[in-house]
Amino acid sequence: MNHYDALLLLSFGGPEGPDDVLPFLQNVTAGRNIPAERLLEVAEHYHHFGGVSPINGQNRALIEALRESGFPLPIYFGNRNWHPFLTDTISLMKADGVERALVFVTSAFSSYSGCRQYREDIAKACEAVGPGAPTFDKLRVFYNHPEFVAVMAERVKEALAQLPDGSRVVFTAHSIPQGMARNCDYEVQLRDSASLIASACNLYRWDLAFQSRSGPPQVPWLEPDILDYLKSLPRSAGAGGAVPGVAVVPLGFVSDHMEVLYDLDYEAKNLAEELGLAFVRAGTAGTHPRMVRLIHTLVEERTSDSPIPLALGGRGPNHDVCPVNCCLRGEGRPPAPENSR
Ligand SMILES: CC1=C(CCC(=O)O)c2cc3nc(cc4[nH]c(cc5[nH]c(cc1n2)c(C)c5CCC(=O)O)c(CCC(=O)O)c4C)C(CCC(=O)O)=C3C
Ligand SMILES: [Fe+2]
Repeated sequence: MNHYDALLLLSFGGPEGPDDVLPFLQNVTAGRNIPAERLLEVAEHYHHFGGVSPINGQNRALIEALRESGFPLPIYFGNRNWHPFLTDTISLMKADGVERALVFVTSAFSSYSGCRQYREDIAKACEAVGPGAPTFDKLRVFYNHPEFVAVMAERVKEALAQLPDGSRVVFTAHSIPQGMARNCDYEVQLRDSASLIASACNLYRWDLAFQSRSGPPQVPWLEPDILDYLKSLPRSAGAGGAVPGVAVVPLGFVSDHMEVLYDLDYEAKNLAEELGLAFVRAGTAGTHPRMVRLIHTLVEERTSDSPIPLALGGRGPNHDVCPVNCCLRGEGRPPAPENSR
C-alpha cells in the first residue's frame, strides 16, 4: 500500500490585479528569449481584463470542489509564477509535517512547459526549503483518460448545439517551439486526445490548430495558428461548400486562462465575425464533476495495491515516473542565416 500524506495542486499561476501583471510576466519570461514588444503586448491582454487572470480562481474552485467531494487527503496549492508560490507552499507542507505527497499538475499533455519544468520547479523549491521538505510524486498526464475525454466531449456537443449544421470543430492548444515539440509527445497526445473526443461525439472530421505563439519570429513554433486556420476555411460555395461556423475547443487548457479569454474569446471571435463565420468557444474542463472524479481515480490508481490504470485509445496510460530524458526543453534556436557558417 502506497501511503501519501497530501496532494499538491501545482499550476502556472496568473496575476490577480493590475500591479501583479508586470512582475508576473517577468517571472514567466526570466531566462527566456521573449522579445520586449511581445511582453508589452501580452501585458495589454491582461490589462484588458483589469489585470486579473481567471487561472488562480479556477484552481481554488477545483480544490474546493475536491474537498466537498470527500477527497481523502489534505490539498495544498502552489504555482510556478505567482502567489501562492511553490516554495512557500512547500515550506507550509513541511511545517505541517507532510512527508510524502502526490502532485496534480494542471496540464493534460506532456511538454517541457507542462511536465519537466514543473518537476524542475519542485526540485528547486525543495532545495530552497532545505532538509525536511516532503518528497513528491507527480501523477501521470491524463489526455486519454476516459473522464477527461468525456468532459471534453460534453463541451464539444454543447458548442455544436449552438451552431448551424456543417460547422467545423477545431481543437486548440498552446503552441510551443518546434525544437521543444521534437523532445516530447505533445503533438501526438493532442491528436490522440482530439480523435478520442471526436469519436465520442460521432464526428467524422475535426482539425487541430495552435494558439498564443510567442518567441522571436524566426524560431518555428507549431502551426497552423488558430487565426490562419479560420482564414483558411472555405467561404464560398465551392467544391465542399462554405463552412457556416466553427466550434473552437481549447483542449490544451484545463480551465479558463488568459489565453482562452483573450486569444480565443476576443481575437479569434472578432476575426470569425469579420469572416462571417458563426463562432462558439467550447468550455474548458474546469470544475466539472468528472474532473473531480478524474483526480480521485488518478490518486486511487497510485495508492492501490492492484491498480487498474484507465486509458482510452491505443497509446495506453502514460508513465507514472518520467524517464530521464522526458520532455527536455530543446534548443528552439533560429536557423543559421544563409550567409553565415
Ligand atoms: C505548453 C504551454 C502551456 C500549457 C501547459 C502548462 O500549463 O504549462 C502553457 C500554459 C500557460 N501559459 C501561460 C502564460 C504565458 N506563457 C508564456 C510563454 C510561453 N508559454 C509556453 C508554453 C505553454 N504555456 C512557451 C513555450 C512559452 C515561451 C516561453 C517559455 O519557453 O517558457 C507567457 C510569456 C508571454 C508570451 O509570450 O505569451 C505567458 C504570459 C499561462 C497563464 C495564463 C493566465 O494567466 O491565465 C498558462 C496556463
Ligand atoms: Fe504559456
